[in-house]
Amino acid sequence: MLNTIYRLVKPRNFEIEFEEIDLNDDVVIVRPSFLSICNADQRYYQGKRAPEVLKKKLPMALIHEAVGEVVYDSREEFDVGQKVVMIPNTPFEKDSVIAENYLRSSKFRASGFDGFMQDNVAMRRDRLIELPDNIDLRVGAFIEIISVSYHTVQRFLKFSHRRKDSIAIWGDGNLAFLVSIILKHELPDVKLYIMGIHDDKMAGFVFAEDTFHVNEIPENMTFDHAFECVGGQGCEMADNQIIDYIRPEGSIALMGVSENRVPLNTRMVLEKGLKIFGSSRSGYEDFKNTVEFLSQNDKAAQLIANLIDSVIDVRSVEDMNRAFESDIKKAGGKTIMKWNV
Ligand SMILES: NC(=O)C1=CN([C@@H]2O[C@H](COP(=O)(O)OP(=O)(O)OC[C@H]3O[C@@H](n4cnc5c(N)ncnc54)[C@H](OP(=O)(O)O)[C@@H]3O)[C@@H](O)[C@H]2O)C=CC1
Ligand SMILES: O=C(CO)[C@H](O)[C@H](O)COP(=O)(O)O
Ligand SMILES: [Zn+2]
Repeated sequence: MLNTIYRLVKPRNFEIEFEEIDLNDDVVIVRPSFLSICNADQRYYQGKRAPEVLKKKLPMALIHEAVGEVVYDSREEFDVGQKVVMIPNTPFEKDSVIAENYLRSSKFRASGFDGFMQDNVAMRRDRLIELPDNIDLRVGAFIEIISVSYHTVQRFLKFSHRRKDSIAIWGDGNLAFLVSIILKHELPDVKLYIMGIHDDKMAGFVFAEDTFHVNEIPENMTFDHAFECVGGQGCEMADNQIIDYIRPEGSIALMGVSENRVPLNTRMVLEKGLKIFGSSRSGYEDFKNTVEFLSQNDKAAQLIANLIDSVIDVRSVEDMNRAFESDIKKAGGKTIMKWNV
């Protein structure tokens, strides 16, 4: 079967390429329906990664957040027409201790190999999860970032000490919002404090105890644990503010991606006995639990749907560029591509 792939060949330039899919392989073919743009895609699209990284990774199809419909299964285990979410992390070994998304041998779509900007995607059957009918496919499109938030909260629950009266979240964007919703679900009595820079975005965190502009955090502010959901240039300020304000022995989840090394006040990390842990991507179990969470928690799913900024009809390469350019200009939220190519 001849497949069409839309690869980024250089910043802001997609090119159409054709590749054969062997239908005799053990493969499930999925036709993407809704795709969602992540900041990681934008770093490739805008050429914000280091030149040597771009040279190594491009040409590559972008997008690691997507849902679709099964069009063919060599073993006929999935029904044709079945709606599925596609898992971008692809492990090649099992480890009884290390999660699949941290194994150095795993590959990740739209980072290590082609992402979902294709007419059809040849998927390994263990990288698909069936979607119940009650999940809005526009929200389904960004299950990946929800599952990353879910994964981090589970790691936090495992690593952190038992006093969890208050948690601060740095960042007022998509990731911060999703982490907050899952934290509130897991710890209904927790007081959540949002530390951001956009008042209009922070107003959307209706379940938070309070929100603060990062330049106006009260001196006596303190909390048990914290999550950093900022990334980029803001990381340094955010991480060091967290270290300043957090109570001793608290846990800090680092989630934002920075292109540069971030200098940290390690003296205070030592003095306070802090536990800093990184969290990146997610695996099969996180996706499965996230699908169940969305399907069983209507209110949370509705709040999450508020993150949808726009749904752009994509029928051509020009539309793909239009979607990425519109995503750059958005005030906040997620840009979804309705895949009609
Ligand atoms: N660990 C993982 O697996 C994942 C990591 N990420 C990463 O997480 C980061 C956040 O992603 P996402 O939420 O989608 O991005 P957003 O752009 O939606 O959110 C980040 C928000 O933080 C604001 N901000 C900037 N500086 C600060 C600061 N010093 N303190 C508090 N808030 C600040 C930004 O404002 P402004 O836009 O004005 O700068 C923006 O509103 C990115 O680096 C992304 O790549 C995303 C998905 C998964
Ligand atoms: O978005 C993400 C996961 O959802 C991560 O930011 C992404 O995996 C980082 O990948 P890369 O190294 O290619 O920037
Ligand atoms: Zn992502």
